[in-house]
Amino acid sequence: MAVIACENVDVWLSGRPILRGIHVNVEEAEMVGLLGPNGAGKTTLLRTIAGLIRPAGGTVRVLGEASGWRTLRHTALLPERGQLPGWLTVSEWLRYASGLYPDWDQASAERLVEELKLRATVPIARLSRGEGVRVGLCTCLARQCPVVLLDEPFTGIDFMSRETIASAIVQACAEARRTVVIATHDVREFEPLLDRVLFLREGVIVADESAEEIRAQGRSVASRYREVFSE
Ligand SMILES: Nc1ncnc2c1ncn2[C@@H]1O[C@H](COP(=O)(O)OP(=O)(O)OP(=O)(O)O)[C@@H](O)[C@H]1O
Repeated sequence: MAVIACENVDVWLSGRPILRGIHVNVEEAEMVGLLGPNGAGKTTLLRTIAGLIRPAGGTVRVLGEASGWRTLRHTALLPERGQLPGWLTVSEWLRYASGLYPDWDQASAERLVEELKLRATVPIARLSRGEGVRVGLCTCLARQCPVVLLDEPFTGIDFMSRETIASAIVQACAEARRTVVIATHDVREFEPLLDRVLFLREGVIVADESAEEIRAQGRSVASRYREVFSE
């Protein structure tokens, strides 16, 4: 059984079609990149998989269950624009989150605080944008849920820290055989991590390819991206 199964999914927002005929299965432990230009529908697809948007047509299943509030227990979503309570310090927030999520793993949370170099005593409102993204990432990865959806995890992250963050994602997900979908514009940085790439244009998946096969042809995901979107 696919961990994520989208069948012929259509999504309309404000009377406009945003996703059309999305058909995709993601298997256990796959790390999938969701790539496409601004406005292609990446965030909308992640939110639909997470059960936050109800499709106008087709079905989305997570571990066999129709996505919705019930499947939230299986899914950690790093939103593109997170809204964490700015008046709490990072450690206060993480303590609060530990009570919020039954699948919270305190040992992982503590390891991630170190790895992601979080400043535990600083109020969230005083963090930089990149630091805020790291707190969101820590919150997602400290949960032991089988599905992780990351929307632009490198937003505001400086060049040197990207490697640290990518390795935290791999460490938290690979061993536990979690299924990960990452919407990103940072194709080059994620390229070595990805098993598969979905190219999304104007709400349609225009190519669904194995990253290994792309590499076996002597090409990179970044060069394939240029090919697909210049066609
Ligand atoms: N709530 C909404 N109501 C109406 N239209 C929306 C809404 N949210 C998103 N859209 C539209 O849906 C389209 C896809 O947006 P989405 O944010 O999913 O794209 P994206 O690929 O994630 O873009 P980016 O790379 O810029 O983050 C855009 O045209 C956007 O304007």
